[in-house]
Amino acid sequence: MESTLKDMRDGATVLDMDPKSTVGGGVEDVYGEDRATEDQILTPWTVSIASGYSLLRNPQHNKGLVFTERERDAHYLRGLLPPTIATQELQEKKLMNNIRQYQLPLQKYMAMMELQERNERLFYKLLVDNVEELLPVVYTPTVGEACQKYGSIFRRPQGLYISLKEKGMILDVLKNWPERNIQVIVVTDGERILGLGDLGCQGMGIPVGKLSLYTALGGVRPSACLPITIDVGTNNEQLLKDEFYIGLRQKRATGQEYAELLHEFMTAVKQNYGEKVLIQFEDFANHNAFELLAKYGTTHLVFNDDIQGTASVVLAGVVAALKLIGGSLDEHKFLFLGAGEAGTGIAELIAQEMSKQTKAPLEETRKKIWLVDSKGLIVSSRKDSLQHFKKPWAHEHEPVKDLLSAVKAIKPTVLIGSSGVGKTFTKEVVEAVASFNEKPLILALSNPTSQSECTAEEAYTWTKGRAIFASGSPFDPVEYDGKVYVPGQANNAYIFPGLGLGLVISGAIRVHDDMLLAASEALAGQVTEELFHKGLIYPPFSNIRKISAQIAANVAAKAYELGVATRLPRPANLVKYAESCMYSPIYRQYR
Ligand SMILES: NC(=O)C1=CN([C@@H]2O[C@H](COP(=O)(O)OP(=O)(O)OC[C@H]3O[C@@H](n4cnc5c(N)ncnc54)[C@H](OP(=O)(O)O)[C@@H]3O)[C@@H](O)[C@H]2O)C=CC1
Ligand SMILES: CC(=O)C(=O)O
Ligand SMILES: [Mg+2]
Repeated sequence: MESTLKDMRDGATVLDMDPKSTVGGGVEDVYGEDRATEDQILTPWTVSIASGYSLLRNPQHNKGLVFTERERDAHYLRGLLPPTIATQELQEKKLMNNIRQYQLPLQKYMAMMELQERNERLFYKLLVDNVEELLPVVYTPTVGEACQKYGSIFRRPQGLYISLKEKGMILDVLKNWPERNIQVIVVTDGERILGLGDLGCQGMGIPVGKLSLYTALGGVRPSACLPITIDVGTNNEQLLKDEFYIGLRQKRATGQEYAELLHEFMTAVKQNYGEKVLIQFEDFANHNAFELLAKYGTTHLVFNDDIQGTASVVLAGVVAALKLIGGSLDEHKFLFLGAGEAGTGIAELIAQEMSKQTKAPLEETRKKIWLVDSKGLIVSSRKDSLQHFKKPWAHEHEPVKDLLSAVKAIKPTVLIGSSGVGKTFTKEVVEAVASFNEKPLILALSNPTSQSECTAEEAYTWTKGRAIFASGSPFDPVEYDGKVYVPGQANNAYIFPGLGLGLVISGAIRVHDDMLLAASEALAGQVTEELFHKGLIYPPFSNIRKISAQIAANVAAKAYELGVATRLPRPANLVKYAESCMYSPIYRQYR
């Protein structure tokens, strides 16, 4: 009895009772309610079967007009619904018709969020069946605009908000979340939301969006997903002045105050959900991101999507592209614009893969990769003043101030944009790359679309149709000189849902770089001859659940190989097992 009480949600108000006492009211007074005297405070905790009106208002169980006659009788729904009985397919058709009528992407986003809050399975059915059409709505680019305007469009809260006000009680805050069996947390502190900068508390749109992809693309149950925003303030003056801003109105906490809050959070998560809960760090600024990953990588199941997921997806694209541009990985020369989380994360994984393939030391393979930051090319003379994550890339070279000069000096075969600054791949830059490559590989990774280093049309036009191009946010196919070019989408959304699924199904307790390579290899392996023929280096998102199962299987296999998997015995066929674990949005029958 005592231990049950100690486990209760409201630990501070638990009544201290003699465990052997038989006195007390109720059949099993686990919550101590019947023993409480009037001055004792307790949690009004109820567990009930949803029926009638509350069933219709419960997004997890609501089926709207699809409730059958029998279900309407059994669950007190008679009269609460009009007489017709619909199918989920008809509901889907109606909603897609409605969504397509909205002119503005933000209206579509709001319609999707409203659906998620009203009928969760229908939301996921739409997303799974129409992934290519709806990905840009619930994810980049529209989610970026949604975060910028989050305060104005805010209706119902989604996810969990942990601010400096909750310091000292984060464990209690986690217990306020209605679900107990959490498998994946995506957490942001809102400081680097896509390429849009510090959006403070309004960054919540990102964990919410990423986790809806965990379910739709990776098949992790929605109830096992928990979006979290940590609000330590914002340095965004515009938001601080915005009357509709939803976060703390103060400058960002830094240093010890920041570290303590994060540490309390990380400890509380492990205490509450155990060590097999995956914590995905998302859109933190790089001055915290690398440190958090290093600090918690050895004690928690953590993964930084911007550093590691992006690296895995770009490596897959590059490896696949070799079929089109020729040569082996180590025969190429890479130049990045942007040497932050994405840039250095990708660079490191490419160097690791090169080293693996050629047996050359990592220090050697890194020399094939060059990065430009806001101060110019990263070279050895700058080493002392560089942030630690840039130091491995400070090669011997004279200083070079700008990208165009760096392109001319380095002569890269692959140009990668990870700067968060739009329009930086100018005509001169792209033409210069095209002047010494028959088929230049150009990846403009920055999100959302407004921050893309160049557009698909620019890439194809300026290279006279020779570029192999992919971007972080989607672009429509481009017609150039009578031919249609289909750009790819190089986005970590290909990787994190499958990677997460693989970690969850194997019960992994740590993320290892080899798992990122395994995920990358699985993705690259999904590009068919037919796709190569169209100049594509990524498979279509319409196949993503199949792709995620392959990624999950490869990641899980690596987890078993490395001895960090706890789900034993290892399933014989990991692809089949991954598929069998995936959430389906089809309605369930009710008793
Ligand atoms: N497609 C995808 O899947 C992903 C895309 N991204 C996108 O990548 C972008 C960068 O993200 P992230 O790496 O996390 O950000 P960071 O802030 O960590 O890094 C940005 C880097 O770009 C450099 N930079 C900024 N402005 C310029 C400029 N005008 N010229 C040259 N360099 C510049 C910065 O230089 P300095 O260090 O000198 O300040 C820094 O090195 C974002 O737009 C994000 O949306 C991120 C993750 C995944
Ligand atoms: C895609 C992504 O994670 C980003 O742009 O930050
Ligand atoms: Mg991100």
